[in-house]
Amino acid sequence: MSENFVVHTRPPAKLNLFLEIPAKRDDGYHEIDTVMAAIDLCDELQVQRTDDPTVSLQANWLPSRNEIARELGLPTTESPSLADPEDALFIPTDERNLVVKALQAFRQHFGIASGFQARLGKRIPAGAGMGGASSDAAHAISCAAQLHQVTHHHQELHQIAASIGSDVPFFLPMSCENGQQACMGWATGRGEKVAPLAISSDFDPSETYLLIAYPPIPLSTAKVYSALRIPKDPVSSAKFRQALQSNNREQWESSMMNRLSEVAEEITPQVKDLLKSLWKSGLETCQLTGSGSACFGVASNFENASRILNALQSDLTPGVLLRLARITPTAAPIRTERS
Ligand SMILES: C[C@@](CO)(OP(=O)(O)O)[C@H](O)COP(=O)(O)OP(=O)(O)OC[C@H]1O[C@@H](n2ccc(N)nc2=O)[C@H](O)[C@@H]1O
Ligand SMILES: Nc1ncnc2c1ncn2[C@@H]1O[C@H](COP(=O)(O)OP(=O)(O)O)[C@@H](O)[C@H]1O
Repeated sequence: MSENFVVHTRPPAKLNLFLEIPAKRDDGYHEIDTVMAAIDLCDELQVQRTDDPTVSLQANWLPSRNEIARELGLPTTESPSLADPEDALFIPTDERNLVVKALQAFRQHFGIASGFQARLGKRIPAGAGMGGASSDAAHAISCAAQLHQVTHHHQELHQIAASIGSDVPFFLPMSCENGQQACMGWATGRGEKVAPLAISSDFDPSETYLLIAYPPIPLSTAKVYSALRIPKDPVSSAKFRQALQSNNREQWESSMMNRLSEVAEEITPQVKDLLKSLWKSGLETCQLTGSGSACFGVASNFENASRILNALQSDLTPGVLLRLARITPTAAPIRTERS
């Protein structure tokens, strides 16, 4: 595809509905057993080819940095610069950004001389355990594959994704047996071995409402893992997956867990307080996602979810970002336009 095309996509966030850490590996990573669901809280990503053999990125918060800062109770600024590491809403635009890393890895892998120009609109909080950077990276790889017509090189694209981060492959396209795009995946290994989760045909993922709460305390994944004590008797995700597959809502909700929660709550007591507020609000099941600091709860239906959202908004905002979300496919469609 020529330089005249620009591709657009909307990388979704993820929530870990189940997360167990059965072992620490010799390479410094941990073996994980997790079920993740993609949700319709999405970033916006645009990628195009350039003759200039470099990768450049522009990034901003949506609807704006100051609007997010106001919700989070952070100072607003007259001339926001997201490239300032001192800014609480800092987004790197150099090779620390996984979009840049992924596009560079793609060029290197396929021996491509031309470059890429990318624009990123962020809605997914960073350092939240919601996989925003990983999803952006996976979608950047899919956009590059579309522009260079190598979307059928599944294994190679997976390999590039896994080299960027353990959570990245989850956000590449993956089909269930019925041919539909998967919304949930079972990830093992260090997280890079992903299988689409076949769920009961009675289970309508879009009817599950999830309320997300993010306190502005980014938590480092490495720091949380390093403070973890490996459980003596790890819990398998089998019962949880089985409950999803048979659409036994009571059972899957009661089998949800996150092994990293205790450590994250020790590192940041605000997470513990936030989880208490979520449980008190009437949500059915509440827990941390990934290594935090975002937490979420499951609501029984849209009316309950909206009522609880309103009540939490008046109790916790400003100070906590609250969003209502539904489950969506792990890989967003890619739209191509002439530039
Ligand atoms: C905890 C989880 C759960 O989904 O999500 P997040 O909280 O990051 O969203 C993941 O395991 C995070 O995956 P990801 O964020 O891609 O981590 P990576 O970049 O691969 O690794 C960052 C660091 O985390 C630690 N790490 C990561 C994955 C893993 N299975 N074991 C680890 O010990 C390592 O110290 C590693 O250097
Ligand atoms: N595309 C990106 N969007 C946001 N943050 C990014 C991105 N690429 C790299 N980062 C950096 O990675 C850190 C973790 O981001 P993220 O993946 O969103 O969190 P988590 O691993 O908790 O899900 C951020 O604090 C930020 O400095």
